[in-house]
Amino acid sequence: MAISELDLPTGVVAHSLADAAGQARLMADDAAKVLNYAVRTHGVASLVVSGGRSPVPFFEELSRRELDWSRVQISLADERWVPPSDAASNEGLVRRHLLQNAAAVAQFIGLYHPAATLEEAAQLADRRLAELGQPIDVLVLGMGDDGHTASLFPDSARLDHALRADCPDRCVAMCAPTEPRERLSMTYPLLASARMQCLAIQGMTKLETLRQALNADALRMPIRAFIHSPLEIYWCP
Ligand SMILES: O=C(O)[C@H](O)[C@@H](O)[C@H](O)[C@H](O)COP(=O)(O)O
Repeated sequence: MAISELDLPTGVVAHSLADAAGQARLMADDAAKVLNYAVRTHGVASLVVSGGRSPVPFFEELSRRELDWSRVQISLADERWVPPSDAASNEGLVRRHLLQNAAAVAQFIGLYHPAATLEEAAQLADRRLAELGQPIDVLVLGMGDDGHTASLFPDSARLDHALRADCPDRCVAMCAPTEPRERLSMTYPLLASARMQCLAIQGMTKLETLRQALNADALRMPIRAFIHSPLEIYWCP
């Protein structure tokens, strides 16, 4: 199956790349263009990225693009509720691979906050996100094989709240089915307001997950909530 065979909604654009390096290069080019335009027209730009394993080549490529990074705010679509020094931390991943080279001077707005409870940490993150330029200029989502995106997992408690178009929260506490279970996730209104919305996926398994998501309910496959214009999907084998 090829991504071009999927019956995607109008306004959803699919890019098929030869490999992860090609996917990273094209995404970095496209994201840098939008960030540069935002800086030149609004004086600031906001970039929200996802964690996991596959974004690293993209982070490395984007970190080398020349633009006024001192005007760019970078945040996370979701975070594991672990300190940045923890190997599972998305903040640690971004600090190692994206906040380097030209992008080293970008402003980072993390979701992780030490707190007595996950709920309290989510409230602190929600408050901190008031500083993030909105609408987000560039959003990059990933997707799990189960159709989760950010830390919006199928059938999870409060998923319906987080996916509400009028959800009053920017960030909520979520529980993942795999360790680290305690998560913080941006909610649908904040994520879906982005001017440029990207989904980066790799491999045939995720292509099949995407195909299934087209006919699924968002509560069963949360990525479905984001498959609408103006989504740009970047896929490689
Ligand atoms: O914190 C996380 O793990 C991510 O935000 C998560 O939503 C990720 O994007 C998907 O799980 C895909 O991860 P991979 O790209 O590593 O497959």
